[in-house]
Amino acid sequence: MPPPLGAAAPAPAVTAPSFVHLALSTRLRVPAPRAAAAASVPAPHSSDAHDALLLHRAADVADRSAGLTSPHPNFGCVIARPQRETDSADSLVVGEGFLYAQGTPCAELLAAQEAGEHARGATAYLNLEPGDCYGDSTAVRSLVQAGITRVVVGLRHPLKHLRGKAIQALRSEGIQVDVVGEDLQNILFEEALKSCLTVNAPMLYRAAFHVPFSVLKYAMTADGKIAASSGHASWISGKASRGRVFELRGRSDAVIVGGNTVRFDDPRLTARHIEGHVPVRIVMSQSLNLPEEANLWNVNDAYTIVATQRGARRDFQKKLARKGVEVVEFDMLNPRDVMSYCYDRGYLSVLWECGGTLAASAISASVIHKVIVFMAPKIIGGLNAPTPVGELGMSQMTQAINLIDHSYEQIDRDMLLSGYIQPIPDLSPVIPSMDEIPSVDPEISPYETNIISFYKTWDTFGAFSNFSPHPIHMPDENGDSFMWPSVEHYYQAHKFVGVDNPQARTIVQEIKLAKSPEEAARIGRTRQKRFPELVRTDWETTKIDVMYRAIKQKFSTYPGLTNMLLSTAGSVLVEASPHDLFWGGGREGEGLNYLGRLLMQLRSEIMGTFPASVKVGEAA
Ligand SMILES: Nc1c(N[C@@H]2O[C@H](COP(=O)(O)O)[C@@H](O)[C@H]2O)[nH]c(=O)[nH]c1=O
Repeated sequence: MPPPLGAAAPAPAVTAPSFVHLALSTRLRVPAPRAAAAASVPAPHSSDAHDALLLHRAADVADRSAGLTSPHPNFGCVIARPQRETDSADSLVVGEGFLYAQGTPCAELLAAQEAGEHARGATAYLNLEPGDCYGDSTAVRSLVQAGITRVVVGLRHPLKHLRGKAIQALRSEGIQVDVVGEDLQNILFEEALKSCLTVNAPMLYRAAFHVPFSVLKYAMTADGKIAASSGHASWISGKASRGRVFELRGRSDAVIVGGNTVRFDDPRLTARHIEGHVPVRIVMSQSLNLPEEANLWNVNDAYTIVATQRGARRDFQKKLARKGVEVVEFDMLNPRDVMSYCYDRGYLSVLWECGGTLAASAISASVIHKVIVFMAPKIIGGLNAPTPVGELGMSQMTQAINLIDHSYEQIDRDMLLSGYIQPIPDLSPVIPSMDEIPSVDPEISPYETNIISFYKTWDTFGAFSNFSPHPIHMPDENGDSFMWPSVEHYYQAHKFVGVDNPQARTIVQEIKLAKSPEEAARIGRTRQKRFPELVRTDWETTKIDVMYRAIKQKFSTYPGLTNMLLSTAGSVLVEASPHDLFWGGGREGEGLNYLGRLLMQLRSEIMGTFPASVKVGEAA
């Protein structure tokens, strides 16, 4: 159960960056605006009950995209007619929608389209404040044009640069906006609020603690073992439980295991579903004492990263790199630094499927937020059989970590226990922005930087990402034109455009129809890997021009983006791309950052300070 409305979440054990502590300490000082004493809370009345039920439904609708595409803020919108006393809330729903993925139509637009004329005078229920940004306002505009007269919002947007903007825009259009905990305060909304928090827990944790939302998952026998003493472990949990694990992986940006798991299980760690999001697989191994051959080294299944100690087995590192495995060295390999690295790469949620030693280390480093246990009705025994969590240094049972908001669910013969080690941070009170901090705590001086890095499309400058939802109208090779859903669609397809081969043309069509930039990227990358002969022979020399053509069209189509680009004048733009160091800058700056360069060239051209003729790279 998240902390009671308005109460400050207990200061997280995680050593979050100071300004987050500040936020929490600020919250501790600020009288809890929402923890109104029960006595003064108005008695619930039927419309509250309807509102709460429909808001809960919006959170459920938001969850429908999970696993289909890369984890992103989950938005759900339910439009319902004002109910009469007699009607049931559900019977009045006239439209629903959820955000499938970054770069696809927003939930509010989809719900308004489904509701049509019935939306006039109706109420829209949103689990999360609309995420309109980069200068366009599709979500707000859709609700206004549909004739919505009231909006109920579960959570204000947790990201500082978005919080409150859409609510203000709706209210300025004369729409009544009721926010849970502010305008709607009664016990009925507690459950609905919890579902709004849960469906976006990853983003809330990431925004609050600057590490991805981490879930520790393990399967154990009734006598608490995760394998026989021989290390043999398949299978402890049943087929249905393992199906839930594949779903969990589909919701995660990355799955992490330790060296032991690789040596003993040789896992694949894939989500096993045909469509949908494929998480990156991360192996943490100090010694790099890993097998030459392993399922994880087959990067056609999924991307693999090996995190190791600086200098470990350099010859083996090279062998892995030749297989396409990315090796990242850390000065001191530990869960917190690896999570901070994953944060920098834009990861929202991470699933730890590691053994007991690494699990204990991650819990001690306070990077685990939630625990999911599959317990099977089996006894395996074994004095040395491995257990789920190694040494935590606790000698008294009273020191045990009590899971918060724990729940049980039976899955065939197994029992699923899940619970939080740290409550979901309810970020409604404002996290001080960088410019507010000095007035709140003069000790903290916002870092001076002129590097603007971007990765996920909902970050402040996320609109610079090729995944941002900005369709571009481009002429194609035979003079016709086509509306590409995103720059990424256009770029990936052009690996195969112009190749005189029916299979290449099919791939171009597949990418044109991909439902999200992430899917377009996955199709483009996997086809390029599997059928290199279908890629145009001059791709390596023309890809920069292809990209430049696309981003020029994008920025000239959307003036809000050009203004945003010009606002960065003087700053270096870096794309913190996790997958390739050609377009991205990489964590240590080892990447070529061509996307950042092209954006800076475009900015200069627009500002008239850069002759359009000079090619990227020559001027650098
Ligand atoms: N044995 C066991 C689990 N083992 C975990 O799953 C990994 C194997 O993943 P994959 O190769 O993709 O099937 C293995 O390395 C370990 O992390 N998980 C479970 O849910 N239930 C089980 O009974």
